[in-house]
Amino acid sequence: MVVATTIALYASPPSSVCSTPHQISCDLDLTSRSSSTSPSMASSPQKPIVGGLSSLFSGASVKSSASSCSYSTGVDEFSSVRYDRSDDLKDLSLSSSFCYSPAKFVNSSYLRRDHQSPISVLHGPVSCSCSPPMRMSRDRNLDGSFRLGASGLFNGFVRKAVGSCVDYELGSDSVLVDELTFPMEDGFGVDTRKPYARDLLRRAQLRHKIFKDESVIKAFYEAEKAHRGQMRASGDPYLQHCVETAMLLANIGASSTVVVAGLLHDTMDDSFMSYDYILRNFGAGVADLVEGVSKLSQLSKLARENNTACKTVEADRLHTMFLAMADARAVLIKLADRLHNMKTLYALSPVKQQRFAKETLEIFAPLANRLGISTWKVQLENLCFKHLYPNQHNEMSTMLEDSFDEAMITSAIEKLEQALKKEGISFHVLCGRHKSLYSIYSKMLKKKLTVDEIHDIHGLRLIVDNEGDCYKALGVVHSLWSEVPGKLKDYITHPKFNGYQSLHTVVMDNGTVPLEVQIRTQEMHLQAEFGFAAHWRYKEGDCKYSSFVLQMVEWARWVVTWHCEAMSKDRSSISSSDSIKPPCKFPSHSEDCPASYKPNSSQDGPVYVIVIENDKMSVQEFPASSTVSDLLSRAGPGSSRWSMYGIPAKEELRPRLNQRPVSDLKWKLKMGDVVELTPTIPDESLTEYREEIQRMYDRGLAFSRPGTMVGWGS
Ligand SMILES: Nc1nc2c(ncn2[C@@H]2O[C@H](COP(=O)(O)OP(=O)(O)OP(=O)(O)O)[C@@H](O)[C@H]2O)c(=O)[nH]1
Ligand SMILES: Nc1ncnc2c1ncn2[C@@H]1O[C@H](COP(=O)(O)OP(=O)(O)OP(=O)(O)O)[C@@H](O)[C@H]1O
Repeated sequence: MVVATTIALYASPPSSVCSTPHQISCDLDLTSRSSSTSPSMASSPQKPIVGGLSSLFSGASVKSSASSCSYSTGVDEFSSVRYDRSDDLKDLSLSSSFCYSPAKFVNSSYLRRDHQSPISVLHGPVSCSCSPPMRMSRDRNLDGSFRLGASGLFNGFVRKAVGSCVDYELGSDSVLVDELTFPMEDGFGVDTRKPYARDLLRRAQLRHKIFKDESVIKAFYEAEKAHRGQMRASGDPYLQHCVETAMLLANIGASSTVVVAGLLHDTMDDSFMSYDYILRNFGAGVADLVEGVSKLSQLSKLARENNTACKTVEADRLHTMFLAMADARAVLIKLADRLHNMKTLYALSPVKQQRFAKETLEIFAPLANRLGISTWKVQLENLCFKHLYPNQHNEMSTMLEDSFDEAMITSAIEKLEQALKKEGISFHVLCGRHKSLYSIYSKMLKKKLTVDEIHDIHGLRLIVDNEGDCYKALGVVHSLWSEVPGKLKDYITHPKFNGYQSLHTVVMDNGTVPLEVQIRTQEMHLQAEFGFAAHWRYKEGDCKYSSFVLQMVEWARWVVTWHCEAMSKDRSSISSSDSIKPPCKFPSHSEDCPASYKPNSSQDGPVYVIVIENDKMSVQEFPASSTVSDLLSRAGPGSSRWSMYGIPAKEELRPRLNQRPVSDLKWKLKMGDVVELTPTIPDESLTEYREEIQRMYDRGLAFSRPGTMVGWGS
């Protein structure tokens, strides 16, 4: 039997995006549970939580560790990027984005700065290690750090079928400087007088081999041309944002099509470049993606300006709509774009900072969660937390800075691995994480706990072959560390209502630091990640999702997963005895596949439409096959389209669909359509028009019935 360890490879921490490479981290999480062993689970809030923390903090926090801030910036590969590095460091140390991993250009620490490998798109410890079927080899670097075991459960099961669908090769994406061959003086027409462009490309190529792909280099040059002369609010050349966005995508292993679209993502909105131009030069795949991102950006702007997502129900519809209306990969690009914007938010006015942070917390962090990209979710949440609740953020940072102990996590992994080996218990994945700052904060508020009562700040997850091994491994865990009484939960014998199965225990490391250990089989893990007990649903709480939403999220995760390189890792090591296989061969699902939803092809799913009227935007749900006429007839007395005098005003309004007048009211509504109810009078804003109508009524009624204010009682 092969005993192996896979250490989760995480996406880079905040700072890595710009210059500092990734850090690889082991995402351990010790979940401290409520004392009850009842199956009711906590769920983290989706909405920002406001509240004082002081009362929640009690003196002693978990053991501090000198290594908690062992991240070091070192030479900044992107020194031209100006952003608050110290904040990033803080965020970094306080998030779960440390990964123990491979990395080739590293010093002797397992915390590396310059890891170039893409990270599993399936986030954190969970994702990273979710690759099943394969026997994982535990590899260490010469320096003693852990090497990416390559697989997570899902990873493996997808990899099996991914074949040549993924156009990016893992493991070879870090390249030596002298290998670089980028044609700066070729026919692409880049302005070689711009040394920053040359530097940007070189740095990107140093980090990811994908930036040496012909199509990616071509896209880089096109982006350079398109944004030449444009500057960001930070004073940086605009191109830098495009490259950072593309690098984030490369980090999670996106294919070259996605990276190319990432480089061009702003060209349609902010430059001369048209859809047709992109189509001609890069093909329909890229052009559609860029157009999809552009549409998402417009909707996001609308929602932000109208504060639409502050209502939970509308936020929910927006999440769903975003995933359903565009190719899920466009959402991925939009998320990368937003993550970089959040990292450079300091350059905007305080009002804008707040608006962006609020929208990010309401819309984009949940989207990252739904897509299973935990590393982005964590970074987005922590950045929002810092901007929206600076006092609480500082308080938490100060309190927890010394509490995150990655060294403790690695040594716990080693200890457990050795003990399992000794007992002859094979396993597929052994990984760990520490809980993010925002997740701890949310949990404290939600469950009214002090920081001392959070027992899952450090956590391990072990994935074994079968149920019997789960219990055997639990015995091993309890023989290594002392068990915290009342914290053992057997969700295998007593699954949760949603089907979630796992063994949970909390033990004390060195007698002082609580460590949560979760033990499950591969099948249980897939259920916990992708099934009804999926982590995103658990975190979103008690929402009642229609099967449409669930299938749609499944589909989006599926698409994103398949298009990310993580799955192509170590293809050669795929074992023929893989026990978990993808339901169908990518890219199509079979008829009866549970994940067979395809955006816009569903006949029975609802349609979410943006309706703008009276300067207000709402996200409304309509049954499939509804028409513009259905939308109009939904209005009735009480609707804003009726004047306060009870006179229907809607006849005066003419609907516009996606900025074009609607001539046929039987036109079917589609997911993500924007319907404006605009006045027919040209050259008048809606507000002015309404005021005019109002004045007209006021005058008319006042003349006819002097002294009487209709509609105002009496
Ligand atoms: N995917 C998934 N994970 C779950 C679910 N329920 C629990 N978990 C995981 O298990 C951890 C601990 O769950 P429990 O042992 O039930 O703990 P609790 O009593 O709800 O609360 P805490 O101890 O405060 O976390 C959570 O932090 C999750 O990581 C679920 O339904 N789905
Ligand atoms: N003990 C653990 N070991 C490894 N990974 C874990 C562990 N517990 C949770 N995770 C993973 O860590 C990521 C972040 O989870 P997070 O800490 O925000 O929430 P949670 O611990 O799962 O739930 P809650 O906050 O309700 O306790 C998720 O991908 C989750 O699956």
